Amino acid sequence: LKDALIGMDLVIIPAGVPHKHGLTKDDLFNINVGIVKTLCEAIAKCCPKAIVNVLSNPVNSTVLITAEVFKRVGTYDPKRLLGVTMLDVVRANMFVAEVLGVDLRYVDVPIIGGHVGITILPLLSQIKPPCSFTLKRSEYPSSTILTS
Ligand SMILES: NC(=O)C1=CN([C@@H]2O[C@H](COP(=O)(O)OP(=O)(O)OC[C@H]3O[C@@H](n4cnc5c(N)ncnc54)[C@H](O)[C@@H]3O)[C@@H](O)[C@H]2O)C=CC1
Ligand SMILES: O=C([O-])CC(=O)C(=O)O
Repeated sequence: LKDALIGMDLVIIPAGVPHKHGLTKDDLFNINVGIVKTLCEAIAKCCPKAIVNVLSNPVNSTVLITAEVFKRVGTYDPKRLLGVTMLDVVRANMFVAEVLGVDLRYVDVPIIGGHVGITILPLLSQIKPPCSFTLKRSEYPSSTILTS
């Protein structure tokens, strides 16, 4: 690990277990947080100035934990830490484009919250282009965004 990190300007962390392994949300969280924490402790020692890009899920939590690891050792720089959160947005854009029957490229669905089940909050009222759903029509994008 040390050899892989020394001298690096950018570290991308995709290590971890994905959702599909029949694990509970807690399992996913505990395993991935442990992996990311170990990697970040090594980054803090070997390449403390590197930009760190975290993919491991749930990314909204793993990025915060990474920040805490760096704060503890005094290398935290918010400008050098980021996570990839576009996945839920890309999926939501696709589902909504399907329901509206419009070109995916012109749809933007803001998502806030987390990355697991009901913690994912698609802001259907803020969609671009502006649109309105009946309750029934909103069921498909909402439930599909949460479970996909
Ligand atoms: N933020 C995003 O947009 C995305 C995030 N992910 C997340 O990325 C993670 C990996 O997903 P996949 O690539 O589909 O899984 P995968 O099982 O195909 O790959 C995981 C990799 O992590 C490695 N790994 C496991 N434990 C490790 C450790 N302790 N130290 C170093 N490497 C280790 C494995 O050897 C494997 O190469 C998951 O948490 C998944 O949810 C996946 C896709 C998109
Ligand atoms: O876990 C994975 O394979 C990637 C991911 O985050 C998702 O599909 O929601």
